[in-house]
Amino acid sequence: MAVLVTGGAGYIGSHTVQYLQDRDEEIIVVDNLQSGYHDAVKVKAFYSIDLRNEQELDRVFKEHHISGVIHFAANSLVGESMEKPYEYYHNNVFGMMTLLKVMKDHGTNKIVFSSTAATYGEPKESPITENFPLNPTNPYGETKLAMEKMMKWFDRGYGIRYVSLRYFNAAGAHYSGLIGEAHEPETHLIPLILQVPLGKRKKVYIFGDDYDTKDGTCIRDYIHVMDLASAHGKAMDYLRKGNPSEVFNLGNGKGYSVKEVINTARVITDHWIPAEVEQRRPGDPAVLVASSRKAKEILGWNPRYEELGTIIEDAWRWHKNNPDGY
Ligand SMILES: NC(=O)c1ccc[n+]([C@@H]2O[C@H](COP(=O)([O-])OP(=O)(O)OC[C@H]3O[C@@H](n4cnc5c(N)ncnc54)[C@H](O)[C@@H]3O)[C@@H](O)[C@H]2O)c1
Ligand SMILES: O=c1ccn([C@@H]2O[C@H](COP(=O)(O)OP(=O)(O)O[C@H]3O[C@H](CO)[C@H](O)[C@H](O)[C@H]3O)[C@@H](O)[C@H]2O)c(=O)[nH]1
Repeated sequence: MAVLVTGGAGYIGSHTVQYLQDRDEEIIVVDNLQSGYHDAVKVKAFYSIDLRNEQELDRVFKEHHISGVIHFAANSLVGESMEKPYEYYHNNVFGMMTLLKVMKDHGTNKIVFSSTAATYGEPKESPITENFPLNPTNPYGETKLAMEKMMKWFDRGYGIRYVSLRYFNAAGAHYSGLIGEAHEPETHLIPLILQVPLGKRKKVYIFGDDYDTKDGTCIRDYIHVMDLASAHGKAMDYLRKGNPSEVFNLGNGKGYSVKEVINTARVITDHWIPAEVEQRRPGDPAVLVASSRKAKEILGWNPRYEELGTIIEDAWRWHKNNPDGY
């Protein structure tokens, strides 16, 4: 009984594959390598196919007995989605539709899904709980919300149960320093900051310092990628026990401003990292901080790497060892 991981060669996917293999799960990876790396995973069953190709996906399900799916494959950049909404709808929404159709055809009835804080849009209060209004401010968040709704109706119609994990900002790397974040081009704050001490860029840009926050810069909730990985394991266990579909936030409940992240990175890398204020990035909400109480209570999730310093230290180990990525 195998678990299919779509997008398993990507950043969060590869860490989750490692985590699941460490607990002896049989893993199948489907990844079209548009932003992932074959070298990031060591699995026998690796299919470099596009999820939207129904015939090829169907073949994967014919060749393996797949009991559940963890679905990471998507386009996932807030800024890019503002410029390329078609690509986001096509990959994310049509990709999910194809996946659920093939799951239905093969009687696979469990899916753990990578949703996002971006489904909430610009919440009025903090921390965010799962019952907050869902009002995405960018196409990325809209497509993820559409995917959540699609799962709801496929559950109703075909009995495919789901756990939707709305994660906040994934960061950090596996403590081994052997796998980590490698996006090309990189747009995420922490790896961009670390490119300065690596000698790959001269400075970082702060996207707006006129937000209504303590120092004027955006506040985000950074969660260690290995804590995300363990949550996927817990979510799959939850579905295996026959529990009903659910939605959970995953964050560490602490918000850090862009300036605080830069300052922490300066300490960890022992490097002065020049920073320059630029204009706001379209689609960015001011503050996104999670309440993950529900995941802790219902899934029994127990995050272990909550300090921003630990998260940046682990990211730094990976980037220092692998300055050019995979
Ligand atoms: N990184 C974050 O902070 C964050 C936060 C919230 C949610 N998420 C979600 O988590 C998931 C993983 O994010 P990530 O940062 O690891 O991204 P990533 O780009 O590193 O990984 C996505 C993987 O999916 C693959 N992929 C994309 N489209 C595909 C398709 N049509 N067919 C097959 N493979 C395809 C890519 O090649 C890549 O390996 C995404 O769904 C993203 O929306 C990420
Ligand atoms: O060079 C940069 C890059 C980012 N930022 C700021 O740093 C914060 C974090 O930005 P990231 O691009 O690292 O991450 P996002 O918050 O835009 O989005 C990430 O987290 C979201 C959930 O909160 C999503 O799900 C999404 O997939 C994932 O990329 C934002 O306020 C952004 O404006 C800068 O100031 N300068």
